[in-house]
Amino acid sequence: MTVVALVLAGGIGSRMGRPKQFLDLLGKPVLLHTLQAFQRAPEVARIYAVGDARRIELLAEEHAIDKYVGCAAPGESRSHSTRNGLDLMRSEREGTVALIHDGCRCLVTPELIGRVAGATGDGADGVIPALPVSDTIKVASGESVEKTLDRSLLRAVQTPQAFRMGLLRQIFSSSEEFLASATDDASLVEKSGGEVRIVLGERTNIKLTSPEDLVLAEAILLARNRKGHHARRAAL
Ligand SMILES: Nc1ccn([C@@H]2O[C@H](COP(=O)(O)OP(=O)(O)OP(=O)(O)O)[C@@H](O)[C@H]2O)c(=O)n1
Ligand SMILES: C[C@](O)(CO)[C@H](O)COP(=O)(O)O
Repeated sequence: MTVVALVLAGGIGSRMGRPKQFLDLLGKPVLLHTLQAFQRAPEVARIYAVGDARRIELLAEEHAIDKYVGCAAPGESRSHSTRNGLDLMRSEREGTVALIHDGCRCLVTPELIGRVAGATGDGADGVIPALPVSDTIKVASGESVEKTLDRSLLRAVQTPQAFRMGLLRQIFSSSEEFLASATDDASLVEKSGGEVRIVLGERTNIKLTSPEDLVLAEAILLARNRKGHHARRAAL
């Protein structure tokens, strides 16, 4: 089974107050952290991206991301960017598995990428990482609470999300309106009647959305670096 990655980095970062894909995170652009995780994941054969082609190509070249193939232009919404990415991936076979990932989930690990890729052979139409939610979630109408949802049924969904190229091509040829209705790729598969399976996500696989997330991401990376440092010393 061939597995390829599609990294979406074409957003404008309105909640962050600036585009976030090239912000510095502990000395490296956010997107480089992401690309390096896919470069290190042995399951991934090729990496495609969506975003600023010139800057992403340079990043890949300067940092030996040799799985990098090319970059498509951003679309109006996340789903439109996915569609543009799929157009670029036209030489991939129908049976190839595409891992679609938010470029701004830059703390994704090769282990999580492997877990998602590894679950794709089990017969479902899609595989997504997710976590049980730890807050109580309520449905609100303005400032009034309408109801409280049963938390045991809820999952917070992450990326990468895995699907076969053939299915993605079918679904992403749907109307503009249908594409615009989704905040992730799996929901389009669900709405089309497909079965989507869940594997365990990672608490540290956060999405950089607002400025506070940068502080959290930096703390996670520092903790990882410290752990790596101790492991290297122990191995001596
Ligand atoms: N038209 C878009 C919108 C989003 N994305 C990408 O999809 C991921 C998740 O989107 P989000 O966190 O919403 O990023 P932004 O769209 O940049 O942020 P905002 O919604 O706050 O404007 C990001 O890596 C973003 O770059 C994209 O490629 N094309
Ligand atoms: C795809 C996603 O990261 C899953 O949690 C999320 O839906 C992206 O949402 P956003 O509105 O583009 O931030």
